[in-house]
Amino acid sequence: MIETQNLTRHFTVNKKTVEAVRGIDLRVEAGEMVALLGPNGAGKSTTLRMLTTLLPPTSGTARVAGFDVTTQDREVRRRIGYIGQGNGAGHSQRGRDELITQGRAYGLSAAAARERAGELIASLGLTEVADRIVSSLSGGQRRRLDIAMGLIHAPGLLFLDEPSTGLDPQNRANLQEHIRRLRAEHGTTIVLTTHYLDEADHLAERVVVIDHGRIIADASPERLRSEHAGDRITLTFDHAEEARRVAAHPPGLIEGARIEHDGTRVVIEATGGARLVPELLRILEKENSAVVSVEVVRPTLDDVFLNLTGRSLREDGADLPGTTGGKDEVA
Ligand SMILES: Nc1ncnc2c1ncn2[C@@H]1O[C@H](COP(=O)(O)OP(=O)(O)OP(=O)(O)O)[C@@H](O)[C@H]1O
Repeated sequence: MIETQNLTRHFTVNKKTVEAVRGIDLRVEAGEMVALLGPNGAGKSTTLRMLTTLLPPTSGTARVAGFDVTTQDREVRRRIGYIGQGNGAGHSQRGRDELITQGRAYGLSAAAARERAGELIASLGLTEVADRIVSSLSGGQRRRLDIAMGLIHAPGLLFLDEPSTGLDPQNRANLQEHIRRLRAEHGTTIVLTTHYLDEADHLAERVVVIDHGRIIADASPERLRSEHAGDRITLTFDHAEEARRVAAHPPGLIEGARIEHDGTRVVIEATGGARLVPELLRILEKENSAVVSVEVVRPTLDDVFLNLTGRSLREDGADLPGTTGGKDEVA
């Protein structure tokens, strides 16, 4: 569905070259749901804009839906949907009419366009405002209308640039549900950019981590976690002496793991560590080291990013799961 080779884009700003995208090789098969994850300025939007023909590459090639983005841009555009970061909807029409017009422009019958517009309005929480003039909508409402515009013709390949930014948690959940349904019902191939860790984790089956214009990892969230970050196992003992002994002479099973000891607790960080816990407890029991409690924390994609780059995605302004208040729409 998508195949890029050494895709590169430079910008010149004040006579200096900004290497926004530095040789991306990406292959996306039909039906995949892929998230491009990276901090602000990593090159995600620039990549998406090249794939959607909005920006010519400086060098390298990209084929999208079977056509070259540079020489066959019209063919590409006919086959894709794109929801960018800006507002696409016109301002002097009513939201519902905008949607219907857009649907008709993509070849839907009037009845089908009306029905589809109604469906999207309901599922994106726009029922109460759909018949108002677009310019009177709040930023978040307009964002949801933009998303509906991009979805109206149920394209086979859909690109979404930071789709959740500006949405409150409820509408973000609705949007994610909508994206999942599109995929389940129509087999839509979906490529989205995000800097929300939870979005990449819960929505995408494949996460392409981008940093400084390059792909630095590309796998399922589960595999990224197991390859690039360890599970954190905290064992609590009755006595500090036991914890010290276990930390000093850990069972062979956890050899190579990072082990720290603090009071009555031993913290072990090990790849695939959760699976070791039952055997670990059996060994410790045999050694008469009584474990009082066990806690296992799976790594997040932020831990993965941290291990890959030495930096946290959160430092770059990404939101923590559940702490999305800062960017949400104010009703
Ligand atoms: N039109 C442009 N002119 C000059 N520089 C640009 C332009 N567009 C992007 N850049 C620069 O290219 C780099 C990559 O930007 P891009 O928008 O692709 O990042 P991003 O990963 O999408 O970030 P964000 O999450 O903030 O949208 C940044 O340094 C940005 O400042």
